[in-house]
Amino acid sequence: MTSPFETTGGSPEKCGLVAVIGAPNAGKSTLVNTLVGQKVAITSAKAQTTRARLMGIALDGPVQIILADTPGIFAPKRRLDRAMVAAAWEGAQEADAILLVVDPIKQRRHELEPLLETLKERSERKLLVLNKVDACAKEPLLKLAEELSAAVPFDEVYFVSALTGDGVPQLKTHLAGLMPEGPWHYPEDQVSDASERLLACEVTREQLYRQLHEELPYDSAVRPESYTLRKDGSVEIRQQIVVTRDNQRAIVLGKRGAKIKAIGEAARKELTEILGQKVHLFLHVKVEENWAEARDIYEEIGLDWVR
Ligand SMILES: Nc1nc2c(ncn2[C@@H]2O[C@H](COP(=O)(O)OP(=O)(O)OP(=O)(O)O)[C@@H](O)[C@H]2O)c(=O)[nH]1
Repeated sequence: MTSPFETTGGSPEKCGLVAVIGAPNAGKSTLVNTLVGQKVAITSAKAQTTRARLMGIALDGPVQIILADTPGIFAPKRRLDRAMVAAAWEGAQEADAILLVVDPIKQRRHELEPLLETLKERSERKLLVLNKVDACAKEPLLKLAEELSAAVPFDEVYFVSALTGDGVPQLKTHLAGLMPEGPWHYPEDQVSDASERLLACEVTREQLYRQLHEELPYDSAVRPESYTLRKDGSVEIRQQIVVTRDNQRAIVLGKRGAKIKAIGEAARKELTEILGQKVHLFLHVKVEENWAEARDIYEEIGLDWVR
């Protein structure tokens, strides 16, 4: 892989993997986006929205930091949930550092406890990131940092706001310093290893959440159908929105198709911006009763099949 730093004779290239873990809604996706400096994983006010394991790649001079932006970890009940947890820990298997992201305002100890327990056993460098400092008073923050540090021997503690970017450059510099010497794994212009197809589905799914709020069933999904470049340089994207019941299909379509039109329009606009090219987006709603049990969908969204 070539990069500008191979030929300059300056600092040697470095490259490493950072696993980002934390309870749902802690702000992991937002932090990855801020570290990378571009939108690579969806954020939403709704918990447990990150299904596929998207990776962000942050660059800091000659250093490439590969971020495994893992799905929220929570007590898994269903097969789909267990697959998400397995994917999350897989991301932390051979990391050069593990970031535990904590929301100090809504931190729920029962969600944190299992993570703290597992972290104690891990040999990697562990960084505690207390996020959302823009919305939290200093005293309780410091108290929480003390408490968590007593539970796990963290190598560093960072206070950041992934949203405003406060403290993130310092965290990034520190992470860069932890990365081992070695060639870059990705070309410079590739900020995410998630295929554009998958990223495009994430964008649509985010709009579904935004526009349908509580009406949208948790077990709906967006599947890629096709992704083709047209001769004029624009891209044609076809996707399927899978729901489990007929009445859910009606909700997604809206009156005379008004809802799906609005969802498609907003997703198309965002995709145009992210991809930097003209986008034609076609959405179809499909009812598939037992989709969550269907193995092929797991594979499509990048999860291993877990029994
Ligand atoms: N005030 C404030 N809100 C934040 C900050 N970082 C993230 N949020 C908000 O917290 C919510 C959850 O953020 P996400 O980045 O989606 O959280 P996540 O940990 O990736 O969530 P899952 O995908 O469920 O695991 C969103 O509404 C974010 O806008 C922050 O620094 N300050």
